[in-house]
Amino acid sequence: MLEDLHNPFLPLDERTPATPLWEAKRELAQAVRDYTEALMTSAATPKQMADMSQWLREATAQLEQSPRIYGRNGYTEAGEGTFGEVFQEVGPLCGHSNPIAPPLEMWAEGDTAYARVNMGWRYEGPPGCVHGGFVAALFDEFLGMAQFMGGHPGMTGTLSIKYRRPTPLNVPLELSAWIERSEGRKTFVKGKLEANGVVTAECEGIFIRPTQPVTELRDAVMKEQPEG
Ligand SMILES: CCCCCCCCCCCC(=O)SCCNC(=O)CCNC(=O)[C@H](O)C(C)(C)COP(=O)(O)OP(=O)(O)OC[C@H]1O[C@@H](n2cnc3c(N)ncnc32)[C@H](O)[C@@H]1OP(=O)(O)O
Repeated sequence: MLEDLHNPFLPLDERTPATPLWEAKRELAQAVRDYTEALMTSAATPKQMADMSQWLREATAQLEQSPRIYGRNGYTEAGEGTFGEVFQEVGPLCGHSNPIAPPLEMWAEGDTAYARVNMGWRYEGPPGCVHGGFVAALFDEFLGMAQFMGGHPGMTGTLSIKYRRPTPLNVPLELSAWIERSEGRKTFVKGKLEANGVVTAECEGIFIRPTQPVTELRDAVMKEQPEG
């Protein structure tokens, strides 16, 4: 089952890009991350900002004129990797090639999954601290991976978070998670988030294995939408 997801718990130095497209995109995504982080703290003059906006719009126009591929299924159909290989690139929290991903790095030792991440200024909620919604998002992605160790992965059904302490920005954050139990199509996972050795949040997740293949989820969802 982990193989289906290109094993998100491979040692970090073995998670190489599946194709040259991802190798290049990782580089570009990191440049965009660095750019947005610099933007959050920049006090450049209005003229400098206006010039950069113009330059950025031109760069965007270049990308928009390139051949396009949409969504996870689109990338696999275009031969840019398996479902799992694509996931490790586009995931909104762990995707190396997705600039909105911090990114979250995950691995496993024995029955426990681990992750580390550093959340910069663009994730600020309370002053100097990580926005609670992003704490929840980290747990969703990470517990969503940890459940794969149980062999019956599914969609997030319920995610319950206890925010125990504010989670600081710009420090290494450490996450761990383990499977509590499985019942039928449900996998119960628990996890915690620590900063400087202090638990700042705990999470319990219930993941439910859907009855249809995950690659067909989009079609199934679109059929459920009202027309118009
Ligand atoms: C391979 C995938 C890889 C997935 C790829 C991995 C990536 C994961 C990382 C990101 C995770 C996400 O963001 S996932 C995105 C956020 N989540 C979603 O969009 C899910 C939206 N919800 C759904 O699609 C659906 O409600 C499901 C699939 C969760 C459940 O629907 P269902 O399959 O029809 O469920 P149903 O037959 O009614 O119930 C089955 C059993 O689960 C229980 N149950 C039902 N809903 C819930 C619930 N929300 N919370 C708790 N328990 C629930 C029922 O009581 C029942 O227990 P019993 O009577 O049997 O005891």
